Amino acid sequence: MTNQQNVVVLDVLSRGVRNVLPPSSLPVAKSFSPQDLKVVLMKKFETEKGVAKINAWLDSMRASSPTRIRSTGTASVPETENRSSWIVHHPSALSMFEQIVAASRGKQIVMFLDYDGTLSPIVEDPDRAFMPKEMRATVRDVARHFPTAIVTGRCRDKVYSFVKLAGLYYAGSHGMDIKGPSKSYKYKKGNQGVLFQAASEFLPMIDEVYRALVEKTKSIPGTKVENNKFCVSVHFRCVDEKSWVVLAEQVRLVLNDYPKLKLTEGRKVLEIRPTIKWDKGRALEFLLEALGFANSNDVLPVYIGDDRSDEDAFKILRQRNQGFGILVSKSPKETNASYSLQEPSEVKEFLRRLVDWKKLSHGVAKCA
Ligand SMILES: O=P(O)(O)OC[C@H]1O[C@H](O[C@H]2O[C@H](CO)[C@@H](O)[C@H](O)[C@H]2O)[C@H](O)[C@@H](O)[C@@H]1O
Repeated sequence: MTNQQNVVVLDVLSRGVRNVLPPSSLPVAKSFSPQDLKVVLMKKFETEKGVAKINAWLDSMRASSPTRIRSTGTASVPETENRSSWIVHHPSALSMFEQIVAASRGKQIVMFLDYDGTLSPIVEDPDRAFMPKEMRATVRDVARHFPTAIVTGRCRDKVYSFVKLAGLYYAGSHGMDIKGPSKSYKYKKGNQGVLFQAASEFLPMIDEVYRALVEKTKSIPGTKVENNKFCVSVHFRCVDEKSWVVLAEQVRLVLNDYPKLKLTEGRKVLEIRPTIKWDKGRALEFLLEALGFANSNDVLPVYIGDDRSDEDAFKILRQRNQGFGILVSKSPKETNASYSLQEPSEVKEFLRRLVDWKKLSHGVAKCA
C-alpha cells in the first residue's frame, strides 16, 4: 500500500469506514483494491472487538464478585431494604442451622470449603492470606467428623501451606488439581491419595503466559501476577483505578496469542484458565464420586464460598437438588446459593456448631 493509503487506513480505523469513504467512492479500485478494503474492515472489526472486550472487563472489574445486586439504579431503595429482601431468599445459615442439620438425617454430610474470603479474610497481599489459628482448629475438627475438601482457585501446594491439615481433600487451581488426604478416611476404604489433574497438558502454556504477564504488567504499580499452576491470577486490588484500562489492555494483548485460554474474574483479580469444561462444580462432582456417593441419595454436600467461581459449585448442587450452597457475603449478590453467612467469622461459628451438633448426636446415639 502507498503512504496515502496508509493514512486512509488509519483514518478508517479511527473513524469508521463509512465516514471516510462515501458509497460512491468505494469502487475507486485503482489505488484501493477490494482486498485492501477487506483487510481494513477486518482490522476495524478486530479493534472494535478488542475495545468492546476491554470495556466489558472494566465493567466487571468495577463490580464485586459475584455480581452485586444494584438498588434499581436510584437512591430510592436503601441498601438495608435491599439486604432485607435478599436475605428472605438467602437466609443466614446460622439462623437456619436446625433445618440444615435436619435435612442431613440419614445422610452423610460432605463439606466443601473455599479458601480466600471463606476461611481467611481478604487481605491486600495474597501471599499473606493466613488462616487464623482458631479457624484451623475448627476445620480440623470438621474434617474429623465429615469428609472435607478445600476447593480453591489457588495452587494446591500454596493453599496447603496455609491450611496445613493432612486429613482433607484439596482441589487447587479451580478444581483442576485434586489430591486426597494423606491419612485415610475411616468410612470409605481405598480412596486415599486420589489425584486428578484435568489440565496437565496446559502446564507449559500456563507457565509461558505467567511469564508474559509478569513482563507486560511490570510497569503498572500494584499489579501482582500469581502462578496458580493450572491458572494464573492477575491481581489489581492495589492498582490505581485509572490504570485498570492499561492493565486490561496488556492482559488482552497477551491472551490474544492463546486462544485456548479464557479469562474469568474474581475479587479484584483477573483469572486466566484453560478453556476446558472443568470448574469447582465439576470438582465437587468428582469428589463426591471419589467418596463413593456418585448416584447416591445418602449424601448431603454443603459448599461454602464467597467468590464468583464458587457459583459453579452452587449451580451443580441446585441442579442435583442435593445439599446446600452457602454464600459468604455482607451485601446482596446474584447467587445460586441457598443460604448466606456474612464473613469468615460466621463461617467459623457455623462449622463449630456443626461439629458440636455431630458430637452431641453421636453421644445420644451411643446412649440410646
Ligand atoms: O477460590 P479461592 O480460594 O477464593 O481463591 C480465589 C483467589 O483468591 C486469592 O485472591 C483473593 O484473595 C487475596 C487474599 O485475601 C486478595 O488479595 C485478592 O484480591 C482476592 O482476589 C488468590 O490470591 C487468587 O490466586 C485466587 O484465584
